[in-house]
Amino acid sequence: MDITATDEWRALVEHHRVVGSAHLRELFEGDPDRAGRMTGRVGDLHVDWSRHRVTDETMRLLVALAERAGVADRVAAMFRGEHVNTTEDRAVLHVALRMPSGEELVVDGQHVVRDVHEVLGRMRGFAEQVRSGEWRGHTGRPIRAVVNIGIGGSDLGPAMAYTALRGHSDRDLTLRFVSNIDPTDFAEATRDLDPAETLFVVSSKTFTTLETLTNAGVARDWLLGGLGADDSAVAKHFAAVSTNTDAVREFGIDPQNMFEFWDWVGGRYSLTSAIGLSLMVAIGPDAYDEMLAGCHTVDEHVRDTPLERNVPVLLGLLGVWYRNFFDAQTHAVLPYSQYLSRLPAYLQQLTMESNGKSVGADGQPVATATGEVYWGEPGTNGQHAFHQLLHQGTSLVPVDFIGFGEPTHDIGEMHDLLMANMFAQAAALASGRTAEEVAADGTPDHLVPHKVMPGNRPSTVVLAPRLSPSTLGQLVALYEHVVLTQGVIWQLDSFDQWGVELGKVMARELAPALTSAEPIELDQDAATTASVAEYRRMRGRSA
Ligand SMILES: O=P(O)(O)OC[C@H]1O[C@H](O)[C@H](O)[C@@H](O)[C@@H]1O
Repeated sequence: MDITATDEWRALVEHHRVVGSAHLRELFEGDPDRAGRMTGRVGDLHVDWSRHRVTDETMRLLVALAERAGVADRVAAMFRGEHVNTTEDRAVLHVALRMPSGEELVVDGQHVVRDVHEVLGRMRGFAEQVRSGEWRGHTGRPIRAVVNIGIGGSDLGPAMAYTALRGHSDRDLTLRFVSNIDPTDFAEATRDLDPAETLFVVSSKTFTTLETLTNAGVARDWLLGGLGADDSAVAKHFAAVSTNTDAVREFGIDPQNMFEFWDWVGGRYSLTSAIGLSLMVAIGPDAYDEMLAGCHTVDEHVRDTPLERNVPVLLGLLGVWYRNFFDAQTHAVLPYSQYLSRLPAYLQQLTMESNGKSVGADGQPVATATGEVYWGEPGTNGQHAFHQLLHQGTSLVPVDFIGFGEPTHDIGEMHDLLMANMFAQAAALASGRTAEEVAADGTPDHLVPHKVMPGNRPSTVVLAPRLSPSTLGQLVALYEHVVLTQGVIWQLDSFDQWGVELGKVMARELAPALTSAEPIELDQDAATTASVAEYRRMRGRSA
């Protein structure tokens, strides 16, 4: 189906002509009740979309588009375990990772929920052993540091969640993350660690990823070298999280220390699979369970709520509204929480690897723009850096503000000041400041145009009572389902990522040309050949 040829799409094009030119000031003046009405609740999250350039009619038309595109059917198909990842012919069941143990879901002959809870039980036992000091390293000392080695979805989720939930973590345990093949990452993460007290968790869905396997090999050498031990020490200092048992065994990690997940969990959707193992060690199994329950709350909401009240669906549709009808290229996520500093990076993979595509699930070129560029930083820091462009730049950037009622650390009035800034930013973006208002302050004429704030810049405000494992899980699931909604509208397979493959293959091909001590003949394009030659000169290798 060409979505742009549907009546629903055409109605939105028409509607955009009218609403697209209205200012948010007018929309609020003409309809002051919108502030209370254009809100929704999902779990503990209070979501306010009143500062969007929409009317009730816009939302009705967007929901009609979602109906036409089949969002509800796709959500249901995903929950049933149908192979909605069509190019890889796989089910997409991250929602099953959060289902309570009593639930029954059999997909492709596998008792999915039963298997999930079997692994969760093993993870719990492992995490408790490490946290209590019962788990001993090769020399008999307890583990004091856990290093997660993984990249992409095998890094960003647990790293983001650990940063977010540090306030809930065991402060006597150090948790570090190594992802990059840049050797500085490993060197910095381990420089002050004692091998006798260090445990590595090698996390990789495929267990073939160059960066992760290289870092894992370096970690093994670091460990054995530091302990002066042979391979027998590996079992007490390495665990693995993967779908690939054979490769884990081949690496030398005891399959007893392997925690499994399945091909129906996409890498960027894998935080709540065994990929969360290092996080569970840090925050403990009970807090981890709370995070899963938080996700499940939102999963149930997306599955059971009619589209017109379905919060993740509505937020996904608002993204479509700006991407396709206002030609917005980017989407800023601005958590007013230092603990959420890694959330934008996490969401970059979730959203951009899922929906950054120009071919539809049917193999045909897409009919619309797709994939918003997600970016962001915590507030208030961003205010003193890039908010200038948000307020006065020529690009329209829809913003998600995320804030909390209660602080994790209550110090004087700091949290109130933080939140005052968040509300002020949302208000300033929406209303702006007219030339008359600026001039009325006594601003000299020549400065008036510089101080005018156009306003009419849309934002969503998400408020949660506090940053807890549960509300973090709710935020994660909220965005997962935003991505799903948009992928259905754009007719994409949001669960594959073929676009990352070519660069990997080329890097493998190029590597020998960089490392070879002998002169080399490069069969590459002129620019690559020149870059490699320059690099080899810097490394003192002959051209
Ligand atoms: O978990 P792994 O198999 O090691 O994969 C790690 C990452 O690498 C790939 O390049 C994919 O683009 C990501 O989706 C994935 O999360």
